[in-house]
Amino acid sequence: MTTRIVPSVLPADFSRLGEEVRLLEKAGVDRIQWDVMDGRFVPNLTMGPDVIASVRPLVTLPFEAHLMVADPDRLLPRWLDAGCGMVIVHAEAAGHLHRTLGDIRERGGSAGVALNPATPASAVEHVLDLVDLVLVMTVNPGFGGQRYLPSMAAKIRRVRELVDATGRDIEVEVDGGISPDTIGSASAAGARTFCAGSALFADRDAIGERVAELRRLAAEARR
Ligand SMILES: O=C(CO)[C@@H](O)[C@H](O)COP(=O)(O)O
Ligand SMILES: [Co+2]
Repeated sequence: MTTRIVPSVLPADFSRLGEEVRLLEKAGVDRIQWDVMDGRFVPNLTMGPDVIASVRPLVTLPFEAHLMVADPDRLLPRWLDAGCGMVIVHAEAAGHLHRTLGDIRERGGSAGVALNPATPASAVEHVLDLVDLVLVMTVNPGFGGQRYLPSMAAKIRRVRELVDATGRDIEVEVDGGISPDTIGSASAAGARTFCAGSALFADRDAIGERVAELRRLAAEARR
């Protein structure tokens, strides 16, 4: 199982988004996460599919859309058309999670399901056959730069058990407050994909070094 470092673009300079995604690609990240917020599911607003599509030709890195929206079925094809090979929907938002995940796959995408801190691991139990990734939120969604919730370790462990029992290589991703101080705990609990925003953008001149450091710390902490 590969360690993947996936930057969130939230702390990027949106007036120079093209340069920012190129910088991330040069830094050796594995994928880019687009944090899509609609002002309803979370109290914040970010980007739509046209913004993502505008930078898609500039890099070859895979994109994932982390949809923090109240109605993930609306616009679903648009995220795929914008070049997000992976679309992640929140279990709390999808009225018919099973159908939505199947829909993403039928349209040729990879499907992910995200869990808010208050949502139990069991919420993904009956949809695992339809997912390629489970994202455990380690902060309450809506903003970058929040503090990692160490109490999520038990849920990461449970998701890891559920995923391993399928025998499939479903990614277990964590998102929120990931830094050199916290990545070891998430890795020891069973996460292998790490979304990080503020920790990577803290020093724009050293993103590559920070990516390598996170990768090393995650590997060292593996069970
Ligand atoms: O989805 C979210 C927040 O809602 C995340 O992707 C964060 O934006 C990651 O940023 P840091 O917590 O690493 O600053
Ligand atoms: Co996110």
